[in-house]
Amino acid sequence: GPGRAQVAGGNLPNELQLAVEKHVKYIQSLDTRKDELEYWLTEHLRLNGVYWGLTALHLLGHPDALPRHETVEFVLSCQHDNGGFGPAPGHDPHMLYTVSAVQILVTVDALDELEKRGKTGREGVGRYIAQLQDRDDGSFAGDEWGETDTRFLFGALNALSLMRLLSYIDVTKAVAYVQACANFDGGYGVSPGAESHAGQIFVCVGALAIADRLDLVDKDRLGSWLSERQLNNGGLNGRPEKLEDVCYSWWVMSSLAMIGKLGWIDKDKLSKFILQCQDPELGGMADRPGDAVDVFHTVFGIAGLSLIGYPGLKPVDPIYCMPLEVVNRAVGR
Ligand SMILES: CN(C(=O)[C@H](Cc1cnc[nH]1)NC(=O)OCc1ccccc1)[C@@H](Cc1ccccc1)C(=O)N[C@@H](Cc1ccc(O)cc1)C(=O)NO
Ligand SMILES: [Zn+2]
Repeated sequence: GPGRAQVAGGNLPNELQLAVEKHVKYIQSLDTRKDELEYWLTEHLRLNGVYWGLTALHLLGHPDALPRHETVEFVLSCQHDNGGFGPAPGHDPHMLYTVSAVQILVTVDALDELEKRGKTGREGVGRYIAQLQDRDDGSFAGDEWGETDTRFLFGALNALSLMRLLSYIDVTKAVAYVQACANFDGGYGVSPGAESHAGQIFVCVGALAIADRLDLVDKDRLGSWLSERQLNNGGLNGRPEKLEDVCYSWWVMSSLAMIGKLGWIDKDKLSKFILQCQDPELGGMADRPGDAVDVFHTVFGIAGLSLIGYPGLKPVDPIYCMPLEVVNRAVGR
């Protein structure tokens, strides 16, 4: 009936609708909060924050809500001569921010502006990423200090495949490293022998998906471990005995989507949980109902709703956490 949202398989009272316009205004307001201490405390994440905000706006159907020129200028201001990107001007280059930079530039279709503006172009960025791979075990470091993590391996495959430069690295060795992180419960940990964690599962399954090696995943065993993340309140946690958290909606559901088991969780209960995490007055989403909102949980809540098929949201790619139409164009699907 009128004022009731139609979610996959059920009706919702309209206080549980996605407050699209509020979320758009919340994200647009983020870069104007330079008077708030939090703005400066999160400077070390700034380029990630632009990727999170931009992706959320695209999924909400407002791709032009951030000024394109200023967005591209900021990304370019974070690049070093070696092709890598830091989180903000003056910060050291690192894999994580280089991946966010590529995701942003591909989303706004500005990858070729690097070269045009005398910056290090697509191939140079690819070489920066490729030189972070350990050619012996296939793992990736985050920067020259050498800390390795499957987050960096996934990030490398993510950004290189978006630039069609996967040939710059040893994909076979990277797949072997992911396999070494597989556990008997079907999940993956941060390194060989580490316990399964939904975030690590997302990056390991995502890396296998990009390498077209999902045949290596024990889909039934992993599918049941992931479906057991859903709690009575409908939310998902990242490990057994942990609290529900809206960002785990994404890490768990995108992994289930990649192995074709999205039907193994209750979508209606999850969508109600995600909608309870939004601030209907100010916009934005928190990790769980009642907590302070942030742009990180806003994008992963919206991306989770998109995977569920919440009406009015643009389709999201479960591997890249980017608009599906952007990924299809970039990787040439
Ligand atoms: C650094 N970080 C995290 O550690 C968050 C913290 C958190 C949020 N809710 C509960 N904890 N944890 C997190 O992202 O865990 C998911 C994850 C862990 C390992 C691998 C992949 C995903 C968050 C930022 C944050 C800090 C503090 C509070 C909210 C957000 C973060 O940047 N996560 C990264 C995780 C990541 C990194 C690299 C990748 O290739 C993919 C994902 C991210 O989403 N980048 O786009
Ligand atoms: Zn969270």
